[in-house]
Amino acid sequence: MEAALKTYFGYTGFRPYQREIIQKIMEGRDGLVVMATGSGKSMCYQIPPLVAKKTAVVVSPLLSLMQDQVMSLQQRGVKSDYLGSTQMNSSVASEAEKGLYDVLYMTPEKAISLPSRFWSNLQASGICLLAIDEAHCISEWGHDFRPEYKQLHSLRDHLVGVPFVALTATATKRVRGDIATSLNLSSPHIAIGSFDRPNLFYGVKSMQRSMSFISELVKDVSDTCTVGGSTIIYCTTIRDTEQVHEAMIAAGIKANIYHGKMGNKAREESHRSFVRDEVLVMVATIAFGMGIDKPDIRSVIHYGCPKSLESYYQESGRCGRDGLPSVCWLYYQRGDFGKADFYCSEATNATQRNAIIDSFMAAQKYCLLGTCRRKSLLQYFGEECATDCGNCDNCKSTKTERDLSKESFLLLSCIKSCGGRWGLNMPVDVLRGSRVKKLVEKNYDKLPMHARGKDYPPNWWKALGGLLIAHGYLKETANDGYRLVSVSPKGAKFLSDGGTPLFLQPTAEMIELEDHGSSQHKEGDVNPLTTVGSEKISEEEQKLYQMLLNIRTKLARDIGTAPYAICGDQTLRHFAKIRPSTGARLANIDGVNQHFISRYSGIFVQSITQLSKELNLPLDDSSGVEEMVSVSKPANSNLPVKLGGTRFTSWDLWQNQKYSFKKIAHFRRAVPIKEQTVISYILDAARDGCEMNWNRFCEETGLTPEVASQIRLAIAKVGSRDKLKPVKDELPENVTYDMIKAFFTIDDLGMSEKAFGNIPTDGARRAESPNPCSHESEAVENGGKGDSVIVAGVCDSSPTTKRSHTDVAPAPADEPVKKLQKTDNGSQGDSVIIAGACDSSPSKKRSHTDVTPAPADEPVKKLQKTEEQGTGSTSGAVATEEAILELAESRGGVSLEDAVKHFSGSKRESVVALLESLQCNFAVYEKHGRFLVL
Ligand SMILES: Nc1ncnc2c1ncn2[C@@H]1O[C@H](COP(=O)(O)OP(=O)(O)OP(=O)(O)O)[C@@H](O)[C@H]1O
Repeated sequence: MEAALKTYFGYTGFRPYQREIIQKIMEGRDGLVVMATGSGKSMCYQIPPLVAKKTAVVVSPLLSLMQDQVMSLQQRGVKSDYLGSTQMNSSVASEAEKGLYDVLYMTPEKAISLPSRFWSNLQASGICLLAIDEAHCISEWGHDFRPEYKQLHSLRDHLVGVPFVALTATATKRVRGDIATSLNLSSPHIAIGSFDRPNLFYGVKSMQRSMSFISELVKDVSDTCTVGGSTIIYCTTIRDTEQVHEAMIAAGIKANIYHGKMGNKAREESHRSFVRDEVLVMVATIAFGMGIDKPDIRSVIHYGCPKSLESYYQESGRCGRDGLPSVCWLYYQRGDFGKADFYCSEATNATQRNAIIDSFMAAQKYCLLGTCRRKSLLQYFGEECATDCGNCDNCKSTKTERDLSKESFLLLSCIKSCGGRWGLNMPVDVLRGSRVKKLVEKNYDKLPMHARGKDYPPNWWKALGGLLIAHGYLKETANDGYRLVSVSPKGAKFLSDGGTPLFLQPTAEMIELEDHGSSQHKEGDVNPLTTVGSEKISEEEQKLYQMLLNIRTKLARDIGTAPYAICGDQTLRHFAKIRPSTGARLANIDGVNQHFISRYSGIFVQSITQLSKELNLPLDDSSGVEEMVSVSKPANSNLPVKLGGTRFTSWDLWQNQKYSFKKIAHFRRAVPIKEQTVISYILDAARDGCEMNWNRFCEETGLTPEVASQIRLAIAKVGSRDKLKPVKDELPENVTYDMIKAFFTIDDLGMSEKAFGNIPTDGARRAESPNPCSHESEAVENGGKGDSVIVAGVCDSSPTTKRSHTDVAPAPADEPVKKLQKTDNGSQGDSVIIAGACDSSPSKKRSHTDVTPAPADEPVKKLQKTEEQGTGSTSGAVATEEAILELAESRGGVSLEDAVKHFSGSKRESVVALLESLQCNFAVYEKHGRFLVL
């Protein structure tokens, strides 16, 4: 599974839930998957066909969505197409029947109208699953009810024994029940992930629909465009859509329009050019909604209150699907709240009407909220969240007033000097030191306050202007449709008093802009380079990133695809930060897949080399790796997406450099981190499959066999180990949390007996352990004084893959049991235990292009005894690609140093070159300093 993930998608690790869901599908089990937009649901049905080499049929509600997905998959070398009314190629159906596609999309209408012959032929050719995407369309309580979805259960008769998997991002409990019943899901595996999208900023503002407000909107959007970010503006009516669109065009912004009254062709073209970055702004009604698969949308603006919180979540969720910081603003007018009747006209019965009114009221409540918006959104979907998010307008606004007299004085005097004949834009331009033509013509560049306000971005000054209006220091008047701002008598008095202290409560927007420094921030900053994490990329690197974006756009145009289908923004940011000088180095970067390497690596490596030279940036900046990993992680993310840079570094320092916890805590840090944090990082690494010297670890944490046995007893007493505290409370003071955490990890990885010996255990309890992946290990002889080294495989049911508490599905009785086998490496060397990574284990030799999985019912995996004497029994062994592959395979991965040591008959450079060549050919990939076989 991991091999397919890297080969086709370029990713080295699954996101939470993905692995478990895929595993269950492969076992033939029905499924219900409710996970946030952008969390990676598609991957759950795209991987099984690549592993099983059978077709996955995906029912999807929108042709445009299917076309996008097909385009992306084709760019990744996955055979994919769709069946629907706009499919012009008549051979797709017949090819599909023959099982020639990995992933075949179809509309629900098509699915229920295909003849039974089609399905029986496809079943004979091989079909591994039927996925029902956007499954909430099945329910009348969902926000996008589609009657055809209700008929999909009829496919059950044609596809006996084929797992049905329903996927959606938005389903309340009621909707989930409807989906399971309607599709006759049989004992489905239910996975419910968090609805949280930590990289999204949520904000709400009240507005008055007016040309002046639209002008402000235009300015904000144009700022976003200058930094290359895409924006969707959702309007509630076609009239609004047209008005906003016209304003954008009039301001010279390339914007598309999309609504239900446009013809199919015009809509398709509008969608196509937006997806391909030919235009960066889409002004649309919600007809342009569900399933927009563009990962790099930086801003979604709702111009008007949405009809429900479900649709708001879904539409705003189009934003930042690549995990980069992005913003969602909702502008509402109180008048919007009277629109319930308008939405109710869609209802055909009382149930639907009630559902619509309920949903609309929830959306209104969201608009008027004074508390954390994310918390309220999550609560609406049944998810409790203990703390405020810190990443919404309400969380960002502080309740403390501040002395803003200096800034207010500057703005008021500037407005006064400009004669009160302008809105806020002109005086703000003066403060910011602009030299636009109009400003210079008026000689405003000669004013003493010209360029005195550079410390704050334009929108900060505008927000202060709004504040001064609200407090009566400025007054706003309408003149010929223009808003003019002038100093009021109260403001004039303040000026004449010489700016006496003026304490005001800064707005959320001002605080947001201050938090992000003085760069070109704007309302709800949507510039991925200036939002969270931007500090980590230097100015020169930003330039390089921008150049790489342009190269990607050009490439995409040349080959007629969307830029994101070539590779994601995040991947380009990694390129700009690391600046790989060879194809092999580039291949290691997350998001680079085999297709990309074979087609584009040359162009990118060449461009990176040349541009880096021009920008005076060194190549192969390994220090960029750690930083990029943290940059790439969403702010406040609590999802263990994959082992991050700091975790990896901590583990590496501990395991390989033999640093103490204390030394690691201080390593290259002005302010040290806590030792407990270091320990947690190392334990995370162990869970992620990193090699661990448990003997040393237990010694350093003080986790003796006696303590382990005390912990066991405490767990038995508490009856569960879901929480640390109750277990801790049962233990003597000297047993620390670190010891308990270490114990849990060791136990979860099935290493207890190795680490603690045959301590008294209640075997019965262990058999009842909720961990479905039980590891049985045999004693390992630790010959001589060497350390025991255990390489723990990443188990499919690893505890890092958190199960939803609502997942009531039992683990199958025949879950594979992993055995550890004794290995003996002589008297001086280390004992080595290599536990197979459940699926990806190279326990049997496979060709690197063969991504066929181990069968679901794979028997107990045994580990072969490895014989090594001292530091290299194969002294004099000569490195070849095959020999390296064999070595890496037999060890479940090998570091460069180990390979060099092993092949002592070859020069280090030859081993390096061979490894690079293997990487380039995707025979191996590097993860955490180890080369793993694909
Ligand atoms: N394991 C992974 N590692 C890194 N990126 C991933 C992984 N899985 C998915 N992604 C990326 O995350 C993005 C969102 O994935 P995907 O389109 O599957 O989300 P989704 O849950 O189907 O969203 P939606 O409900 O909005 O359709 C894509 O760009 C995808 O390539």
